[in-house]
Amino acid sequence: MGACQKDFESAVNQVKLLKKDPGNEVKLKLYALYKQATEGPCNTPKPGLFDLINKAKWDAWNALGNLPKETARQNYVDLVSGLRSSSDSSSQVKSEADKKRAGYDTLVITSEDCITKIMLNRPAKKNALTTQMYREIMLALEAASKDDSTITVFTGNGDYYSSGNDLTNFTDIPPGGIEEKAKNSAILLRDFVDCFIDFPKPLVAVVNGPAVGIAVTILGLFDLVYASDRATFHTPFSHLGQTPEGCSSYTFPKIMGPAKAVEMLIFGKKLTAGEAYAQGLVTEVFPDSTFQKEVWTRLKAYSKLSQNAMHISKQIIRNHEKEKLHAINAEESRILQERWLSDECMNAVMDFFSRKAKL
Ligand SMILES: CCCCC/C=C/C(=O)SCCNC(=O)CCNC(=O)[C@H](O)C(C)(C)COP(=O)(O)OP(=O)(O)OC[C@H]1O[C@@H](n2cnc3c(N)ncnc32)[C@H](O)[C@@H]1OP(=O)(O)O
Repeated sequence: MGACQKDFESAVNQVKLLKKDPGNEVKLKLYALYKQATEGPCNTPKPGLFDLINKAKWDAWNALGNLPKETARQNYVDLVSGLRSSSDSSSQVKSEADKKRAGYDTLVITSEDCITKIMLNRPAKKNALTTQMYREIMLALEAASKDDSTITVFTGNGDYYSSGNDLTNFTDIPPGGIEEKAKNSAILLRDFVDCFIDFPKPLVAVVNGPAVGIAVTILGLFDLVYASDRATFHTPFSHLGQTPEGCSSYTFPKIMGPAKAVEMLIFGKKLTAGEAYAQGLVTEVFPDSTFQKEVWTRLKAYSKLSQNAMHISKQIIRNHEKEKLHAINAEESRILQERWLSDECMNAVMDFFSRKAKL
């Protein structure tokens, strides 16, 4: 039997009470079904190419074609019911996670054996970094700098380490328009990278899989980079109409020499883990089959070394460059703010989403 109007209205109200954001894809489905159920087939004009959000909504609604209102209503009710049960079970999982570290939606943070582990936790999106995630990472670094761990480790959940900046960050345009968006993003980027420059304890990247964009550049500010032989390192900035960040315009030429840095940062050459090791970006590469075991055994041994000696040594090694790194970070962020407003950059982001739409 089809869903009655009462069931439908109740489902509409339940959506507002969901504990967990169901994600953009589901929200688009809900939007489309709601419009179909209440107004029938889409017959409004298609929004312009640059009006990304309204265009995505229109596409989702239009894709429902002539689906009858009653079926749309029923599908909406079924979708909400599925969301409610998964949200109930995920809150049980969450209470487990709460035992670890509460307050983070996009990261899993654990402290064990004097090691604080910050795990990027959006595996379905290849751990792409949303605005919320940048902010949570900054909070996590602040907390880790003060906790009683000796070493802080970054890693990714799933098959990727991280696919870099989440390109949907560019589609959420505030009332002040794209200029305001670019300005806010540049401030966020600068603050984010500053946290890595200033981080006082040994910082280790456990690169479990491919890394892209800012997830690669920032590695130049880490103290150890351990990589699985499945990992790759890719900075496709010119493909995206963008320019280097994370202080890589300085750290990469210093680490690997200008010629190799140019291949990566200007021409977007993707490195294997072995190549990244040969060029000094990676400390050591491990076979994927034994990666976790070998790396964590090593880190546990390191974490027992004298805490103060390690922290003071890091200061001696890093402090004399801090001022320079902050200035470079400010300059890279300023240049990117301009780049984000360029047609080249906007077209590249739209290309990414239109490629997706064809899949
Ligand atoms: C505010 C500070 C800004 C700092 C500036 C930072 C700059 C950068 O980091 S530049 C680099 C940006 N990253 C990219 O350009 C990568 C884009 N993604 C890809 O090219 C591919 O997704 C891939 C190569 C990383 C993986 O390809 P594949 O194995 O084919 O998997 P899918 O493409 O199907 O990905 C699964 C799922 O995840 C979504 N996704 C992955 N990466 C991103 C991303 N960076 N931004 C947004 N979404 C991403 C992808 O769209 C898929 O989503 P669904 O289709 O909804 O499943």
